[in-house]
Amino acid sequence: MTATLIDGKAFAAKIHAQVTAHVARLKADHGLTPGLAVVLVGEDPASQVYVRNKGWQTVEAGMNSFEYKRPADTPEAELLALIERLNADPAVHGILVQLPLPGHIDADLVINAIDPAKDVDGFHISNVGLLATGQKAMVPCTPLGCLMMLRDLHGDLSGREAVVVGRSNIVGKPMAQLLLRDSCTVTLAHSRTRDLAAVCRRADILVAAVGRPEMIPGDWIKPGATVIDVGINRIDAPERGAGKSRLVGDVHFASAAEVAGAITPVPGGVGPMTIACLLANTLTACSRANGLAEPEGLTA
Ligand SMILES: NC(=O)C1=CN([C@@H]2O[C@H](COP(=O)(O)OP(=O)(O)OC[C@H]3O[C@@H](n4cnc5c(N)ncnc54)[C@H](OP(=O)(O)O)[C@@H]3O)[C@@H](O)[C@H]2O)C=CC1
Ligand SMILES: Nc1nc(=O)c2c([nH]1)NC[C@@H]1CN(c3ccc(C(=O)N[C@@H](CCC(=O)O)C(=O)O)cc3)C=[N+]21
Repeated sequence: MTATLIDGKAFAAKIHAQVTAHVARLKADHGLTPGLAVVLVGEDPASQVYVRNKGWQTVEAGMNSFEYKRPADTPEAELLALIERLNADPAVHGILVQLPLPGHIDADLVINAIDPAKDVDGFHISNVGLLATGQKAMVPCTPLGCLMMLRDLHGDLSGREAVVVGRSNIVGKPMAQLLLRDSCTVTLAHSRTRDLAAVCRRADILVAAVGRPEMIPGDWIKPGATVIDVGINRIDAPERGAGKSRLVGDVHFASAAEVAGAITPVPGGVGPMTIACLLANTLTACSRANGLAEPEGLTA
């Protein structure tokens, strides 16, 4: 391997420490405790893991964590009523509704019912619009974490060729917006992109957010490029024993690490940064809600 490993886990631990220190100051100086409400509808096992991780890390940072687990057949109206209650609750500064939601629930309706000031995921149309027009917004956690790692590695990103593979509302599109705001030349690729290999080979910065295990091989990568692998894919790992599985990204790590200049691993890359940014966004929301200075270096 020749690429530098971008240690998302260590970076996330640094952010976690900054958030923890700021939360302690909020408590001491203003008697405030930031609160994050996480809403999980259904039994999706992967989501349950994220919710658990978020929960204990929130508490460890000194914040309040409120969890709302509802059965998969919860009516949409009941979920909307819960959101209304959380919007009105002054102890709740951040609201995250775990996606995907069961099919009978209109996810857009639910997300847009969240008070934009409490929308720590940055998925509300109002935050999406603010980001797209270069105004102060709540920035989605996963792209924010990716941007922080890129800025830390490179400093100024202006003029770089950035290719984002995947155009979802939660990762690809906001990632492209952030890179554009930092003056990269941005290409947003997707399943209809022609000759994806050639498009990827142009990238100084390649962000993969597709959801297809190890889809991007080393020979799609420009020598020396920075590769950010957002994908979280669980695949069978019979070599670890019967019925075992392991996590891989959207990039074929071994071959990519021979070509890239720097690369994030899976696990231990973007995932931990996502949770760290969620805590940072909750702290930012609490500070803004109380007219206090925002934490420095933790917003985009
Ligand atoms: N680390 C983290 O914190 C997070 C990780 N993830 C992971 O990131 C991955 C992507 O998630 P998400 O954005 O929600 O996924 P979506 O399924 O919403 O979007 C996937 C995107 O990939 C594109 N795509 C699919 N197949 C191909 C292909 N063969 N070639 C090119 N593009 C393709 C789709 O294109 P089209 O639009 O044309 O269909 C779509 O835009 C998943 O593995 C997910 O688990 C997600 C969120 C956070
Ligand atoms: N409203 C909403 N917001 C989200 O941000 C959101 C969501 N819904 N639905 C699902 C995706 C996925 N996601 C991850 C968060 C952390 C890890 C993470 O911590 N990963 C670790 C450990 C993974 C493990 O070992 O299981 C790692 O990559 O090292 C992964 C994935 C957030 N998402």
